[in-house]
Amino acid sequence: MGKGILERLDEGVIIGDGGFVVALEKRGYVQAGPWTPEAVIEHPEAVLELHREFLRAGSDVMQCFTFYASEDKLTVRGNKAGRHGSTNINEAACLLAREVANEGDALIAGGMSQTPTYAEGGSKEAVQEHFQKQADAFTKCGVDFLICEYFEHAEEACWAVEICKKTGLAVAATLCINKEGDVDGVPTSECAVRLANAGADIIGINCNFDPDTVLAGVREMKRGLEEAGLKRHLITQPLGYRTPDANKHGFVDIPEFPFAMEPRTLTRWDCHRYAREAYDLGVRYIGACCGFEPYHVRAIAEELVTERGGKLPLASEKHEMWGGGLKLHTKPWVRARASREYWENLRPATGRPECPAYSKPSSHDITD
Ligand SMILES: N[C@@H](CCSCCCCC(=O)O)C(=O)O
Ligand SMILES: [Zn+2]
Repeated sequence: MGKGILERLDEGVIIGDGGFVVALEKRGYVQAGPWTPEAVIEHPEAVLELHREFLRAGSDVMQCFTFYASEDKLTVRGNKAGRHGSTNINEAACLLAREVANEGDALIAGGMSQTPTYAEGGSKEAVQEHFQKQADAFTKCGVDFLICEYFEHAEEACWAVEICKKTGLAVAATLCINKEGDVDGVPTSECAVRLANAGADIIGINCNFDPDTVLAGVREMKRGLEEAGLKRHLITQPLGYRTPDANKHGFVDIPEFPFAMEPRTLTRWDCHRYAREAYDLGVRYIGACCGFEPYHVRAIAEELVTERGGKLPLASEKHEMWGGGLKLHTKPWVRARASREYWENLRPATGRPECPAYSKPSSHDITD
């Protein structure tokens, strides 16, 4: 039996994988809007390929593609994904993740997220019934640990953590909030304490915000945990887009979401900085979410190569550190760019002189 997630985190740094729904939507296997993971049944080869690309890029965890795979989410507003059944989707996702994890030394995590039942004011019992159904599938499939991710209400996340804790597996919990707090006004530092008290072993933030914003939020979580005398591992899985203009709902409120986010895409060099700042903050589960592609995750692995025992990921075979491969280019001025100094200090233009640097995010309050 290999080392579990908590043992690996005690010993060093874990690199997460990236955002599946956005990456597979771009490839034509996920519908933007519902963002449900029926591709695990309808296009398993596409899911396997993306898992493989993240494994090659250095991911130590294959998140089972079970995001938004609660029965209510799969059927809400006439979503046809429900015809496959929540259990079938969750179990199929676990098998695909395990197949690829076994091609390396990766762990697999069963994931669950916020539900329409909670958004519509459902009872704790009704909401936890959905979480239980997913947890049962993960237990049956023998996942290595569980991730409760993308919650904007700390209360619902705690309900998910409570269900997951009963499996006996390690539980990670990430809210999609910034340093201001959750959507009910619970301070971010307090959210972390509540998640810890609900049983979460690994606590942090995923999605909705860029690395700088996520790190500022996790800094608040770290402060809250320390003041409460609670020792927990920290996790960050930010967006692969820059969102300094986002307000409390993050990229969902930005007018460019979801089909014109490209100008905000992080460079691989932004990811070097993110990885280093996360590591220096004490984060040991350094992952990624929507907008992160495998080459971004490779940059995290390359930045932390020393901390990870000097081993580069397979995908670095064709990518010398800091663009060293450009030394083979035909043009001398391109060869001159084969350096850390050049890429670390470049301020890339967007090529869109008519476009603003910031948008005017909408500010709604309800999710239904
Ligand atoms: N682990 C998941 C995280 C997805 S976060 C998705 C945000 C969707 C926002 C929305 O509902 O519009 C993944 O890899 O896709
Ligand atoms: Zn995301």
